[in-house]
Amino acid sequence: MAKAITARALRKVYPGHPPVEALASIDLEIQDNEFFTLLGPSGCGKTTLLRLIAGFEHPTSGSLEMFGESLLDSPPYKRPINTVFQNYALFPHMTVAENIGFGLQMLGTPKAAIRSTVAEMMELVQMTQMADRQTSQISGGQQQRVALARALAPRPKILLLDEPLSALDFKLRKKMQLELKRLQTETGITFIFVTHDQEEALTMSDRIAVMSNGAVRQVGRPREIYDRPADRFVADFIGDTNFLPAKIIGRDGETAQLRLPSGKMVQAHANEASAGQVTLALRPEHAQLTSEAEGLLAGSLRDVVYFGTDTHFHVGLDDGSEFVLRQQNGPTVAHSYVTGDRVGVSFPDGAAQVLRD
Ligand SMILES: Nc1ncnc2c1ncn2[C@@H]1O[C@H](COP(=O)(O)OP(=O)(O)OP(=O)(O)O)[C@@H](O)[C@H]1O
Repeated sequence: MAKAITARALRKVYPGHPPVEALASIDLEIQDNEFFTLLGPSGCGKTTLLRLIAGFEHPTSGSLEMFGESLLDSPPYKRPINTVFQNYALFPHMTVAENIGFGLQMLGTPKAAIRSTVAEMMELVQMTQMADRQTSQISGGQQQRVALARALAPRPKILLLDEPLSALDFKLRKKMQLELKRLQTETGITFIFVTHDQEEALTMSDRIAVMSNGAVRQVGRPREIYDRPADRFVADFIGDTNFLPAKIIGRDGETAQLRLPSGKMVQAHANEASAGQVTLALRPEHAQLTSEAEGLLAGSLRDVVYFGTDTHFHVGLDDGSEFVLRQQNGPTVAHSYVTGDRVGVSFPDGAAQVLRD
């Protein structure tokens, strides 16, 4: 089965003094019917990649295929691809229904077909009640839904979404995240979604490509990206991470035996043939606070910070570094350590990940 999108050695340099290499050399495959997210900090090349797929920009070199056929000679309007922009770009003096039908009208679709598709799309985004309202008279979340319906109406094979939720407030954003995922599942259209918000990426995506400096650092399912970050950049960019020095002294497939600076031994996941001195990544919620004697690491408790849903413990390890643990709060959860206590930090075999660099 051909992939929805296949990019090989895709490179984009914007001319100028000096020129900007926005995409270094990207290899990427996006499956049909996938909710695929491009995640990375500002300026890493996410929008550039979307613009190449949409056809608004031409690559400097490399290949770009959709369902096994090159996209490079096809102008944007001939690609069965639609884009939802951050600012929605709705026509304020047109009604909800007119906005949704606009693309179809431009394509010369017969009136009856437009009417039935518009009705179907309004149903899909739950805007049927507001069909005759002007889009200048509806809320931000409703505008977002209309923009989505308008982009979905011509039934593109791929929908590109460039930070479509960033103008919405926190609550509405959460709601729209779920709605977008539902829309993708219901329509079966491949969604390529751009965001710099890691939580948004983790909650909605089938797979995520983490980008930095024009390169793809890791592609994987949200859980893989979170639990098994490939390198320090990914571990640092997504969630909070503790980094620990360790030495690999044995290996059984993807499981490495490591010695910690304390002399204690632990097993961790290692993707590649890393050897010798390495860095381990460990999530704060994957570690437990213990007595000094029971811990794999030892130190003093520096801070206890209450966050409502959980409590963060900052431990000053004996090697001078800081380790953060996170423990979920509950009506029966209590801890007996106070700032200044000697404590241990422990974590189960398999909880930590050996990083690539
Ligand atoms: N038209 C252009 N001309 C020159 N440089 C550009 C142009 N568009 C983007 N760039 C540069 O290319 C790099 C990648 O930009 P891009 O917009 O793809 O990043 P992004 O990850 O989408 O960032 P953001 O999250 O801020 O939108 C940046 O360094 C940017 O300044």
